Amino acid sequence: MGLLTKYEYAALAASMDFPNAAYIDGAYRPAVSGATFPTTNPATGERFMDVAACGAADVDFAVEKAREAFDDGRWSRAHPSDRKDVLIRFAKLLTRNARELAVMESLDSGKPIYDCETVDIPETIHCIKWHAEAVDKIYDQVAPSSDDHIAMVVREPIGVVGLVLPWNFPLLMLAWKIGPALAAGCSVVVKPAEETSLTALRVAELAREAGLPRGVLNVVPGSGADVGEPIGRHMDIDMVSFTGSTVTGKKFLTYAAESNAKEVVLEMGGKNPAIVMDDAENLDRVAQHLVNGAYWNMGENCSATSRLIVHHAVKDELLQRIEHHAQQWNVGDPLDPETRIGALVSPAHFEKVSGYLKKAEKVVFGGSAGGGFVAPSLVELPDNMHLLARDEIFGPVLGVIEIDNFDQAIQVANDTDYGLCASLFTANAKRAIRGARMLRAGTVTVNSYGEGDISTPFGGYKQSGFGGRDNSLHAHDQYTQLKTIWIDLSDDADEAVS
Ligand SMILES: NC(=O)C1=CN([C@@H]2O[C@H](COP(=O)(O)OP(=O)(O)OC[C@H]3O[C@@H](n4cnc5c(N)ncnc54)[C@H](O)[C@@H]3O)[C@@H](O)[C@H]2O)C=CC1
Ligand code: BAL
Repeated sequence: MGLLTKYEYAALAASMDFPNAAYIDGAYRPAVSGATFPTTNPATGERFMDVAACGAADVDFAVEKAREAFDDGRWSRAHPSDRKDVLIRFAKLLTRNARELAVMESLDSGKPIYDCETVDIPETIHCIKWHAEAVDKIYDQVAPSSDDHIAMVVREPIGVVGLVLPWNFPLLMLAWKIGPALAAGCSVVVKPAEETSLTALRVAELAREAGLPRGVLNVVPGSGADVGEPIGRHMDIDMVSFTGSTVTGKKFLTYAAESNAKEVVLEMGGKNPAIVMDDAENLDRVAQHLVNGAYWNMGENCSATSRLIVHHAVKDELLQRIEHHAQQWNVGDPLDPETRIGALVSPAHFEKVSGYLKKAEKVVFGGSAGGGFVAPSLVELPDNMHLLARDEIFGPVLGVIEIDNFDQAIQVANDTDYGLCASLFTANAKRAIRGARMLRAGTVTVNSYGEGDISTPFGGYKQSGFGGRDNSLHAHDQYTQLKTIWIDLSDDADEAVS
């Protein structure tokens, strides 16, 4: 499907209906309190929708319905092939509605329509399909035992799951979580970020249309305090999977400890290094990887490259090439398909990112472009202790730290509270392999930037992650639990039975 012109996208946006209520037990419903909150287009500041501001009573209702669905087995005990069929139909409906979802996502989040059309929505669909296709090919195990026993190790869906989502990839993060959770047979209560509720609400309706039984996928919009915390503290939620900041993620450990010791999986922040050694080949290609790593999705990406750790011998040439490529990334109207850098998600986030840029001593290029937009920016840092080398900025800001040798590069790269992703550019195979082993990060890329794909686990070391991984079959571990079943097969047992 080709892209439209910016005028066609604008016309489509103007003609669209947006969901504005919670989706619980197969129907849209206003908040129990009747309250709403405004949702605005971050590129224009225009308020285009008021969405249900849910609270603890709505969470209770959603959990009650999710529990009912889980316990009566309408989904949790459906044959895996039947779950697969429904989820494949769901993926087809997402495909049929891809353009509408792309426009909604772009309007709500400030993301470039180009990214929504070519990455966010296609990857969302692929993710749902991948987990659907996997689920009827996963076998349980029989443990080694004597002839007198059989010991089976079986996977069961964990139960009612709370999914608390960020605003940077509203639909894709939803898919990363509901893909494996629904495939496994769980019932879910989703809390989208308050900045970006729309696509999750629409997708819940599409899942129902695909045949997902009511009560299995519920979406409860609202604030972190009013909806996120009640999910974290709910006594009848078995597990929470969260993506967002490290500060908020840690709160879910407290909530779990102070409620029902629910399982908690956290995918949190990053301060991801890219090391470029003096033997790196093709600096122009390296620069393109770095531009992509640092500036894609406006740097609003937990896996964004935010620290460039570069050998002094190649620094000047590399920075020139980065600037050249960064200049190709147009900043502007997210609905213009030529745009590569849209608006930051909210005025508050724009202020945060601009505030960091003001604290940089040497801005090589870029800076705030005003009106919620920040241009691709590169700042030179005196060392790795500088505030801009420590904090997750979550904007299009790449900090540069110069180093003199490989051991120093690895030491600086690992000197962070985070451990999500890291990249290493070198032509020396020994260095590449040693470096990949020494870097303390969940995903390491060599001579490239990326976070892998649906087939590889994604998650962090240290304060970037806790409790499990998204993506790949390992994601199913989050949403299932193991049961051991021992059966006595001995003659004595036969006699006892007969
Ligand atoms: N790892 C990642 O992918 C993300 C990281 N961030 C980082 O976090 C910073 C702040 O962004 P926020 O949107 O405020 O992130 P956040 O971590 O506070 O929000 C993520 C989700 O948690 C919910 N939440 C917030 N406070 C909560 C609470 N007390 N209890 C339960 N749920 C709560 C939010 O409503 C949202 O759905 C960003 O500047 C960025 O550095 C933000 C979004 C995604
Ligand atoms: N990069 C996908 C995960 C995240 O940013 O939260």
